Amino acid sequence: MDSPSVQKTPYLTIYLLPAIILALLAYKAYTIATNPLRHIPGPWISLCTNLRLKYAILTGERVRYIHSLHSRYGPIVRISPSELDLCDAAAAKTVYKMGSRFMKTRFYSVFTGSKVVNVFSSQDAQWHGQHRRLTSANFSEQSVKKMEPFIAQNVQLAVRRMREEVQRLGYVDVFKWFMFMATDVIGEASFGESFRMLETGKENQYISDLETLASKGIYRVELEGLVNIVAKLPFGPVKEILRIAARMNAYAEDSVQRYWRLYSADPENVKPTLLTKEYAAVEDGTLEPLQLRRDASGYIIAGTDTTAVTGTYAVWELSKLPEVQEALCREVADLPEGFDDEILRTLPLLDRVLQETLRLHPAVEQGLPRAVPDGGAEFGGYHVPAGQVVGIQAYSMHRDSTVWRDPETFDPSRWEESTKAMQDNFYPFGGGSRVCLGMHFAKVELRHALANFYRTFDVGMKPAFVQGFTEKDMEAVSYFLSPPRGKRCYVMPRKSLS
Ligand code: HEM
Repeated sequence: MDSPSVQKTPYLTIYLLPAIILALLAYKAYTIATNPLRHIPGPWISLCTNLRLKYAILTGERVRYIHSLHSRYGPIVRISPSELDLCDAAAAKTVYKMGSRFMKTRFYSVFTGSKVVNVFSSQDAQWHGQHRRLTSANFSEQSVKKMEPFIAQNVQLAVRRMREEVQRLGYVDVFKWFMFMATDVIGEASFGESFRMLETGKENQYISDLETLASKGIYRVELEGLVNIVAKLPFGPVKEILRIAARMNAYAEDSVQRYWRLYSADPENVKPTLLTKEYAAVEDGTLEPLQLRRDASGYIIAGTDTTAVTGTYAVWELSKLPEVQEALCREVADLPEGFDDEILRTLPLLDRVLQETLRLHPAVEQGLPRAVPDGGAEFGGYHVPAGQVVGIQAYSMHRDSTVWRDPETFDPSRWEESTKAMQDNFYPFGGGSRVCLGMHFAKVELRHALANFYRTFDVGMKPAFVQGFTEKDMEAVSYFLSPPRGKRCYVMPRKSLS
């Protein structure tokens, strides 16, 4: 005769397990049938699960996947059971306008991986408003003007190093040198001292640590549960990340202390930085020193790859358009010695090249996620309840063929007549109260970079398909930021240099 415990197992497998599975299926069917986004166009899978979207995100294909959904379903598309992507100027205005009630989501704090919020990650409108007032004074045109001399010096050093590389190898990796340039500039602008990567030609420990941390951001967001479990283990990758974070804090602390001594000794004549006003706020006790360090690290993350990626794609696109490149070389050749940004910003072709690069290759291609506020919102006749997430990806807005003729073509001449529709569909720097703080700073740096580059390489550049480098290396991958897949960009002079 069977013992009672032996009888229990078939009972479990025959009745209980199927009952649990049925209950789970019924619950899933119920959530699908009552999902408030069920009437919105989108693939059926996006109603059942976010796994398809997650897969696209983890493989760097998020923006291209969503763009394909827009082509199929139209401007308003459901991308997961609780998230929409919108490709529509009116919707973009509603979400990203000044005073918008659509707040940043938890994505930002998980992505940055710190419990201490900064101006980029804050989800609290009041805190953000106050802190942004303090920080934005450092980014005004007047403040950036004071930093222009060291921006120009770093740019000139970068271009000299590129010329040396061309003389040595016959080609140059512009992505590498623009990365070093942007990092040195932002180091000096944040800590009062360059990271000296242009001088040494190598990444320093702080930057390689920062890149390791930043590259994990999207995994923290998409695999949060798993990451939290692994973090509890006494060994493994998360422990290494904690060691990196401790090393970076110590570095930031040293750099801040160094600047502090100079600031305290002579506050009126100390070198201006993007944090000068914050040092004053720490001095008078209205800001925690930790907050200042977090902002400094935030600027380095926000201001390095973004600027380098934009400069790289400008050179890459021009390397395939000899006539436009020649015209730009002529435009910058006539600049007076010691030119500054006041002159650079009057150069029409330089401006159009920059605009067109920001259109076709925005450094942040993906949607900037925001939570729908209390009371919900209407988009294209659909009601979207509070708490759902919406985003508008620059990649798709910048390729809308009803606004941009021949949108996949790099064509600076389209900016000769900039229409209202073009302005309304242009979001390379986000918008409203969360618009990029460093927009003006980045443009000054990029104008100097391109002017110096084409004054030095005045014979023009062409792609250099060497060392296995191909067009594929230049396809963007999107992990919030969108650098070229190969993390390299080789170009070479069209003729020998004079
Ligand atoms: C071409 C270069 C750049 C591009 C394309 C770019 C793009 C962006 C975008 C799209 C956002 C909005 C993010 C969001 O709403 O989720 C943003 C925000 C921000 N950017 Fe930039 N950025 C660039 C350069 C810089 C530089 C050089 C700095 C600092 C020196 C900087 C600092 C910031 C900060 C602090 C924010 C957060 C602002 C806030 O939430 O109030 N950026 N940037």
